[in-house]
Amino acid sequence: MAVFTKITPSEAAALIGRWNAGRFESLEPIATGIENTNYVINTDAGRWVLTVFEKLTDESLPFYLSLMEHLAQHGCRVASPLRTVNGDLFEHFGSKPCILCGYLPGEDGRRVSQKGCASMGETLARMHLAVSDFRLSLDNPRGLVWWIKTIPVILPRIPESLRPDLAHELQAQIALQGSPDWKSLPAGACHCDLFRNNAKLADVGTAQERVTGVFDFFFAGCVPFVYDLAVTMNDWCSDPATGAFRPELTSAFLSAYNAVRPLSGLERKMWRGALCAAAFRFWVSRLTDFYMPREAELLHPLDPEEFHRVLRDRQTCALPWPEGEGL
Ligand SMILES: Nc1ncnc2c1ncn2[C@@H]1O[C@H](COP(=O)(O)OP(=O)(O)OP(=O)(O)O)[C@@H](O)[C@H]1O
Ligand SMILES: N[C@@H](CCO)C(=O)O
Repeated sequence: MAVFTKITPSEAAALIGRWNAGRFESLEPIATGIENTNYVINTDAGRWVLTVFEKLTDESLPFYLSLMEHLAQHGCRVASPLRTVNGDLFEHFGSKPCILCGYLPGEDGRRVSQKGCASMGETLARMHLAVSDFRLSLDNPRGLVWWIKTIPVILPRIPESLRPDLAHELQAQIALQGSPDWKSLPAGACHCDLFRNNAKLADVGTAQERVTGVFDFFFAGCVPFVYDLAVTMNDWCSDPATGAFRPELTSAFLSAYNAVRPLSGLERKMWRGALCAAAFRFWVSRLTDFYMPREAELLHPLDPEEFHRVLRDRQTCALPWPEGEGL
């Protein structure tokens, strides 16, 4: 249960008046989620999601919220904050910032299929194309700089058997991400955490299965597009038991992505490095949350070993094109 901020119906009715979102009817807390408080709000104009930010501040929000709005304005299927009656991207409940987004219909993407992966691949490619004229910038909050700072802190706390793999991949990533090839990759503002539980899908299990929208942009940052693609595919297309890719899912995802935004030769050449970087990011963050938990994560520790398995697979797995092909 993750409703950190309690809002009564009369408080919600007053708050909703800050947007042109219709007359308040009811609110329902959303139990999932560990970072923020979310409520479904029903009004006579429709269904909305109110998010109250528990940690993010007024200063940090404009990048994420402007990115969501920009993507929506460019026709991407994303949750987007409704502007307030004053034209602002966010409001406050007490001292905490909050936003109101349209409610995305459908179910979360826990059940994966070729159709769902193809729809996510197409959606992601459109998002990558749409940010070519997005001007705000933010470094990846869970990238190389964060690994270099965090790994020495967690190293003494994790099982000894994991330390060599962690140290080895950190060195490999320092070399990779310092290389001219990595620095030349096409890059832009990306979601960076587009797991299945951050997307809604409609008509699941039918020929019409499709992504209705993606949300939770609060780990977004500016990264190579191929890294964001790797983050997304490592979750959507893997067998969680082994960490290996499921070939029917990867080929559906990649074909749909390539049909909208064909990967360049350099991106293909860097694909294994991007897959390892993406796996490493979640292995390190889950190790950190597991062995140095903050209060909220104590309730929902995510299994770090899942991404250790994904990383080991990606270091040697077959690629969809000859190794090193590119340029
Ligand atoms: N625009 C939306 N439309 C429909 N449902 C939404 C929307 N935004 C969020 N939700 C629902 O709220 C839940 C929690 O949202 P979200 O993942 O953003 O929370 P969070 O606290 O940031 O969680 P976490 O950090 O654990 O991913 C989602 O699982 C989803 O079911
Ligand atoms: N998607 C992340 C959690 C939220 O960033 C993970 O599965 O580790």
